[in-house]
Amino acid sequence: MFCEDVKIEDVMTAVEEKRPFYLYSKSQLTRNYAAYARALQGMEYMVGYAVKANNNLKILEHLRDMGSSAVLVSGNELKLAIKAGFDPSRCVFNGNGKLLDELILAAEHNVLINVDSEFDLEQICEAGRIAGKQIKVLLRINPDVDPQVHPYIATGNKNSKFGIRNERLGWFLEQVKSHSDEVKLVGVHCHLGSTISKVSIFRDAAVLMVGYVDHIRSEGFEIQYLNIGGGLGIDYHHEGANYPTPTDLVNTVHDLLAGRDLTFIIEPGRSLVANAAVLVNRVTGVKSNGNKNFIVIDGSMSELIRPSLYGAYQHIELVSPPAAGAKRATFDVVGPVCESSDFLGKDRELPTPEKGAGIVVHDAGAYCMAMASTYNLRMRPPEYWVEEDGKTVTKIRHAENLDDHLSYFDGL
Ligand SMILES: Cc1ncc(COP(=O)(O)O)c(C=O)c1O
Ligand SMILES: N[C@@H](CCCC[NH3+])C(=O)O
Repeated sequence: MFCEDVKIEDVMTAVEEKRPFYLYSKSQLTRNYAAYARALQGMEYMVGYAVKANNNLKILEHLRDMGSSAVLVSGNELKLAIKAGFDPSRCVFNGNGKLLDELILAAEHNVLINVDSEFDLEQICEAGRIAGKQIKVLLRINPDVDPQVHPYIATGNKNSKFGIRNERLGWFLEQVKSHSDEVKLVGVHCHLGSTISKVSIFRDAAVLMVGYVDHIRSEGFEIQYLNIGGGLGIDYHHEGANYPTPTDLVNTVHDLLAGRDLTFIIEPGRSLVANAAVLVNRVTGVKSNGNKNFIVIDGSMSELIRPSLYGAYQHIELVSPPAAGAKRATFDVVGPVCESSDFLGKDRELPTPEKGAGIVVHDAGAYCMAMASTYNLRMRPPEYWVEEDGKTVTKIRHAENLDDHLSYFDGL
């Protein structure tokens, strides 16, 4: 198995840490961003990369170099985006529980802020007063569209904690009008959920959202932005053809934007970074409990929690061809963590690997390292990428180690 022109087995031999690591293709990140830029060509647009998907500083800098802006959900993400060189006035701050100090920081940097609730608007006004700024805000509307995804990652239907309800819109418009020193309404936003595999779902939402734009404009507001959120899924099952692309997404809403003089904001996370990485692990051993077969690897739910958390499928493969005569069997691929939920894959048909064999979890660029923990004192893994020459492997994040943990107790 190769990452660009580099044999993954060779990277395993070369890296200093003999433990799981993430390996990215920088070229794949470039291709993913270019797919959005191509799809949006000719339109007024902003691609706001959702930093929560992967907050590696080198990846952020690369996306910024390609023209991306950033979508943020915490004060620390904003600080990191500034460090990575993003223009904060082209960034968007989202969230249902933003804190006053985070809002003041965002106001000071002229970040666009999405209003999520009544109390959120009150606090945004307070931040505007304290910072002495008129904050540009978008209303995050809950359009109640079913994204047809795992309930834990659906965000735009009626059971969701995010966004404002249609019935309250009038109240928000009045409040914005009467607080014009602190806030200026410049747009509307929605985000339906993540791993969406049908672009018709985005169209359903966009139809509602342009309706809101028209209505709010008729109330005398100058609306500049329509922000449709993120959420486009990727082909985790490696089924090939027909998985929707950024072009399919943009094409399905294009006619709704035509003639409306709007800047279109899209907030992709997963579809920019997920397929640009693998988690590389080693086989510790193979066992059977009589009922089930297990491949025990050195990676775990600490490095990659999506299968444990959502029952998510990520494709698993051996890095090198198996030894001659290796029997194929059905395995659960599990880690060493003391939890029965510690699995990377269930019921996978694989050749029986040898101890020490490399085994990768695919599509590990989004919500994998970003959600890694130090549970069982498994310190977070290092990250590498293959440069755009296709050959050079560069470390892009150091491994954590026990000293990092011990440093939290220094001087106590
Ligand atoms: C408001 C908002 N925007 C963008 C994203 C990015 O979503 P995705 O990674 O599915 O593209 C998320 C995460 O779901 C989100 O909550
Ligand atoms: N963490 C989720 C996605 C959540 C998106 C954030 N709103 C995942 O791994 O699929």
